[in-house]
Amino acid sequence: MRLSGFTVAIDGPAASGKGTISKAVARHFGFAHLDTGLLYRAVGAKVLDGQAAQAAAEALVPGDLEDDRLRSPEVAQAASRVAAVPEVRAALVDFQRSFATRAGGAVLDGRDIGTVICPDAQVKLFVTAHADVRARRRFDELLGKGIETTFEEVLADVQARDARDMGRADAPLKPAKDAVQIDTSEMEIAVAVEAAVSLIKAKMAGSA
Ligand SMILES: Nc1ncnc2c1ncn2[C@@H]1O[C@H](COP(=O)(O)OP(=O)(O)O)[C@@H](O)[C@H]1O
Ligand SMILES: Nc1ccn([C@@H]2O[C@H](COP(=O)(O)OP(=O)(O)O)[C@@H](O)[C@H]2O)c(=O)n1
Repeated sequence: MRLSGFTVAIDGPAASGKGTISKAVARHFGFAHLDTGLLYRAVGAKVLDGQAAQAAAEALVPGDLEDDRLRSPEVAQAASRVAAVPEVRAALVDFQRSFATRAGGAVLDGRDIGTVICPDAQVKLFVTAHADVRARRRFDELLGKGIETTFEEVLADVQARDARDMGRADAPLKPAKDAVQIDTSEMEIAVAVEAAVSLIKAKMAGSA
């Protein structure tokens, strides 16, 4: 089985479940996992602190991804704004591509992994769910973290980011032509993870 350079690309809109599936897949196969949304969130947080977006992206260091604040709705909005800036995206490409090719296999989740960052990934998934289902899940998650918000605010955040992410000129959110789509609207986490694991096993067997 050829694991060196085996890359799994998982894309999808906000709170679709791509991070949950990615973490489970990484655990199952012993792959390294990169949540690429954190890169854009870290740049967004720096812009909220007054820095220029491109300079912040170019100076990003791994420690910047540790900040608890990155999961807040304000930072999510800032992330999707900086994510539309081509110079910001360009500054983050090399790090993501070198992560993707590390020995032992890698799973990356984001918006443009299968289309732009890793067009040759062995496995591509596009995870979706209805916007109101995604907003409900994210709302529950934020409540659990003690972040004060309303369902309506979370739904508006998710819809605004989806529109911005799909509408931008550079690396818009869309399924790669060869991506397998999973709609998790009415799917339990364990079932979604099993679908991803089965697909990856089939691809591994095919490329052994
Ligand atoms: N299939 C599912 N059913 C129910 N809840 C889910 C499912 N997938 C993910 N979740 C929950 O929804 C929230 C968002 O999932 P997450 O994986 O973080 O999404 P994303 O990475 O796409 O933003 C989390 O609280 C997660 O536990
Ligand atoms: N590969 C990626 C990952 C995230 N992003 C941007 O970063 C924002 C935050 O991404 P995220 O994956 O952390 O967001 P959630 O899906 O977890 O809500 C998104 O709304 C996108 O604008 C991107 O443009 N490209």
